Amino acid sequence: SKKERANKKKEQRDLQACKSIVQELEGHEDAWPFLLPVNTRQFPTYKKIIKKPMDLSVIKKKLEDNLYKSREDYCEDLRLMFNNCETFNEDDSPVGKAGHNLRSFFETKWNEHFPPT
Ligand SMILES: Cn1cc(C(=O)NCCN)ccc1=O
Repeated sequence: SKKERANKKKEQRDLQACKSIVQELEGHEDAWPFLLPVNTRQFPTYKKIIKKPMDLSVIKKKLEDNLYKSREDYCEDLRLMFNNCETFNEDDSPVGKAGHNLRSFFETKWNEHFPPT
């Protein structure tokens, strides 16, 4: 139907916006702690403390494999990644500071692409 075609277009626009946001995050100077999964041999307690690890490479792969049902589903994974960072790192540590900075950058981009009504 016309409504179904319109909705499919919206989904395509949303997916494209989510892909470009991830690209912008990856290029940010404070993205270095989030580009790949946390190394659990370097940080042996990580697996016990963080029940659901998440990073930009996983988010990018899920986008490419069409595993997000909606933009909200995608946003949830980004917020999980930043919340994991706050759980495991002191605010004034290098990783903790990078997490706060990148979260702020993400939320700004999110609102640019999807202005709250
Ligand atoms: C997200 N996160 C990243 C690191 C890290 O050191 N990543 C840099 C790899 N070169 C440590 C703890 C943590 O929560």
